[in-house]
Amino acid sequence: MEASSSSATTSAGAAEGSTKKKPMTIITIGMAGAGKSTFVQRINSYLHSLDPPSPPYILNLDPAVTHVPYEANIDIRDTVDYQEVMKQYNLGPNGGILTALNLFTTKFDQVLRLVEKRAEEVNHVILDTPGQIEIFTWSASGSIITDAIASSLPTVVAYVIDTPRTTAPATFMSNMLYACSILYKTKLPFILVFNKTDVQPHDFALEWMTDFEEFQRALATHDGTRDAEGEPTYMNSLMNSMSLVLDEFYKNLKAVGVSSVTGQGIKEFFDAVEASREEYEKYTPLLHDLPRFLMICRDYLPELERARKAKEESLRAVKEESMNRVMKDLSIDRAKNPAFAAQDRWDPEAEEDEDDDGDFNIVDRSSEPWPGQYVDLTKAKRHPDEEINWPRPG
Ligand SMILES: Nc1nc2c(ncn2[C@@H]2O[C@H](COP(=O)(O)OP(=O)(O)OP(=O)(O)O)[C@@H](O)[C@H]2O)c(=O)[nH]1
Repeated sequence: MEASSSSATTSAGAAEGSTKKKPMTIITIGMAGAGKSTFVQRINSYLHSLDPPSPPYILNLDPAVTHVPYEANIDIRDTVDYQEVMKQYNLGPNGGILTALNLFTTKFDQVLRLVEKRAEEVNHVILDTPGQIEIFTWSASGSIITDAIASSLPTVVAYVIDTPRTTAPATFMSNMLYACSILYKTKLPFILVFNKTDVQPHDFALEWMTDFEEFQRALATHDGTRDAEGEPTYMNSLMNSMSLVLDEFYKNLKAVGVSSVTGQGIKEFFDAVEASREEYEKYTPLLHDLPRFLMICRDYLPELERARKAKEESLRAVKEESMNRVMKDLSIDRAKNPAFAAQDRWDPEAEEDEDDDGDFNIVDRSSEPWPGQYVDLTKAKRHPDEEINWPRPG
């Protein structure tokens, strides 16, 4: 495991010299209630507080959230009404969120264009993902969004963990296995963000990640890990073996402890983000720094060109496959509700006209006076027409 070090690049991504770095994209993922939205707001306010301020470009991808404590530049709720999707497709809440995300993803090329247009002005692009983690991590839409953004900009996954709820060895292990599966699925630089350290410091987690025997000791002394005869239970043995496997995984990770409420550890988080940029650039020079690379190695031009084409081709194939899965999901939803599907037909001519007019369905709120503005959490109010208290129950 790489502990986040303060010796890492301290800049939060400000432009250096005349050539501006590409903005770093931070995809925040985490279990419901881990504190993703609060964390996004905290890093937003940190970036605003820099001298000079460096406001990020924020995308909210949670269609079901009632209030977010920041002003998103692009908000999925401006494009898709998830409650209407539930009604029209006769779906439950999770199906509604997934279908809303699928619909939004069919327009993600527009989102990407808007993000790329702003790449010269911003140093960070931040994605806040749906509360139900699997809707993003295991859906075709989540893969399309992640692959599309990561093939355009340097990207890091910030996996937000509810530290006070992770102190039991079995819960800790489950959380790490989940993080591990996301790391291997996305293949992107990855930061474990132990959140809520104002309530529970994360030292125990760092200790368990660096000292395998310490984790085994905690496991042995925890309730429920011995049977009536005092022998280790099956679960205990399984977790012992798993922790050996995870040891390798920890070596590829950066871990930081933060409090999204007090702001503690946020600077260390951005140090880890900058280190992730280096990691990303090191592993993807062909795709992301092709012109410079070509100047250095002109002799290898045909070979590099072939590699670039192969990379583009494999990316295109992945996107196509993912898009087919999205369309399949949508056609199942339509089959469930033929009456609505009959009204909801694609009109190629209308689509062409739309493109000709450059009439985007995705709304960029940046034309509004204070995009990405800092909203003081303590002032977050209940919306007048809302029946749920903010923040909504996890
Ligand atoms: N004490 C403390 N509470 C926190 C911290 N971060 C978030 N919370 C609280 O944790 C709860 C959940 O936070 P959210 O930001 O809504 O979490 P989320 O992961 O976006 O939730 P979903 O949208 O349901 O997935 C809220 O009550 C927050 O105030 C923190 O660092 N410290």
